Amino acid sequence: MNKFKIALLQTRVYENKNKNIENALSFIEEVSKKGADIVVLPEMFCCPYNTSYFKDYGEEENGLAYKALSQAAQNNEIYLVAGTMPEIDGDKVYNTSYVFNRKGIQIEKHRKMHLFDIDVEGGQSFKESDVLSSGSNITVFDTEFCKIGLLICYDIRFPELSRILVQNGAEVIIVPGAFNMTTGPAHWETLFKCRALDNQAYTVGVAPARDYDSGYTSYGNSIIVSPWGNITNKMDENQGYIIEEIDLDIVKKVRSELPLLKHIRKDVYKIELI
Ligand SMILES: O=C(O)CCC(=O)C(=O)O
Repeated sequence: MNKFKIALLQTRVYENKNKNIENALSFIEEVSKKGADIVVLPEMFCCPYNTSYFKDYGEEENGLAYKALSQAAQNNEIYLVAGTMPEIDGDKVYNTSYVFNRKGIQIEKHRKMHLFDIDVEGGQSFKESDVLSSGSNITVFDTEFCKIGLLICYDIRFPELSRILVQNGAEVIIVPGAFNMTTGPAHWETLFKCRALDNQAYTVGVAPARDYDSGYTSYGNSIIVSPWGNITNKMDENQGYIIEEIDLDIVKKVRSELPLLKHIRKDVYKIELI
């Protein structure tokens, strides 16, 4: 199967965790009825993006949100990249994305590797490391269509990581993210285009809807970029979804016509895992 449908759910984040879960479940049902094979939620879709909330909204693996999402994947027979949520593990909190298969079984989990500690003069400041710990696993999962790499938001800024995903077979890179009103307009689209072009892979970014009343305003603009670097679809700032076809023949065509992955001078340089 060379084609499949991916749904990007740009959900609004409310203060109420259960309301966020219910909202996600109803969108999942709707896009599944429309034929989506893989459904993606945004970063921190069930928790306001604020370090002071992460512990309270967090849960251990197999908690309340986890179970509801696993059940939704099973009921709707879809793959679910369950956005991210704060994961409690002992005294640590991670920003974690779970992946469920069509039977609702967890097939992967990615803990955000690069923590978003920034301070832009006159713009956005944030310090995830005040509360979060960073993950250390590089995440590629298998589907009946292709291998898919998984990053979380700030992870996309580190080109070596995307390249490793592709070296491990990924043809699509999925990124639940929540850029803000400083870095979103400046870098969001360009980063998804860059990583798509660098790696001749589809890149898919899924963000929460914009909410000016929240402490951290998400840029929205969920996006899909083809391996040729075209934006194949993009949202505005509002809550909603798009369903887009991913055509793996395009990955093969671009990689064969412009074979840059083959042209890497492995005899001169390489990316090494520590
Ligand atoms: O890289 C950026 O500009 C935004 C990153 C971010 O918001 C995050 O990692 O949560």
